[in-house]
Amino acid sequence: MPGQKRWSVDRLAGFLGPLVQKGLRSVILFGIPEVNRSGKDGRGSIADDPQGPVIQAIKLLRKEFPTLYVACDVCLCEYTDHGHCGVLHPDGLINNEPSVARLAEVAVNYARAGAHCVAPSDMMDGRIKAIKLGLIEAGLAGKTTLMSYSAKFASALYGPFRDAVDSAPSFGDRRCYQLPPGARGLARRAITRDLAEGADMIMVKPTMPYLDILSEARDLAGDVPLACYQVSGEFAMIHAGAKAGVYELRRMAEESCMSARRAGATLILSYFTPEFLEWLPA
Ligand SMILES: NCc1[nH]cc(CCC(=O)O)c1CC(=O)O
Ligand SMILES: [Zn+2]
Ligand SMILES: [Zn+2]
Repeated sequence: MPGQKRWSVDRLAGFLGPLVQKGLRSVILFGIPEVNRSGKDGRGSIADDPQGPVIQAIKLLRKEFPTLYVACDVCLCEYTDHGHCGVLHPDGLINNEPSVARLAEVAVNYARAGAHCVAPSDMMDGRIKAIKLGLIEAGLAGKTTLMSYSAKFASALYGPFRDAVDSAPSFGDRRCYQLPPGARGLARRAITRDLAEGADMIMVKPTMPYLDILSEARDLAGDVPLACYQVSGEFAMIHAGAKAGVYELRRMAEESCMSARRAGATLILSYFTPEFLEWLPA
């Protein structure tokens, strides 16, 4: 991940300050707990630790940068000892009910700490409804955006991210809960379901190999904003191609994001954001 770093909470403002000066308006947080696997457990208890990196970072950013929109990825895989995105049955299969309950708890705690947006990336069935109800009960549904990673595919392109956050599953893989790359119908159903469950924004992930899905999502979503995530492997690939002399980095980065806009994305999550703040006229 060329140029990418993990930031501790005490250095976050120093990193983001210059970017906010250049026009950065929103961020999404991913937590990496400061413990080895022994601090992790079966239900990801440390995901919403009040002293943990996510809750601490939300509070700091809200205070330091009053105009910055703060979104949080919501998942358990960075915090569970088994590295899966939900709570498991003894035989290793996902146990949906406690998974969804736990994810909702985490999302509500991020919202309570001040997150403007909570974005579940786990892909458990029914979590959008559970989070929405949790936000309503906490009196936060009116001020917290619920952005669903709706069409998230079991892609080969997440490798650099999993290395960076140490969240690779200790056994098995994520194909039981992420969508098979060929599953157009399942993607449509997941998007329709998440909209019905109360998603305020939906997402397609990864981006470049899934522009057809993005375009279909545009139609399914109607007036709901549509995000896409240019993931770690896409970023690494674009950099590798530039390094190999295939194209100029800036042109390819711009072309990749332009194509996502053309396909219908309202919003793009990209590791190129600091570069774009340099490249694009204010
Ligand atoms: N559920 C965790 C999560 N949230 C975002 C990414 C991928 C991000 C990237 O590759 O940039 C992943 C990894 C995964 O599903 O294995
Ligand atoms: Zn996960
Ligand atoms: Zn399964």
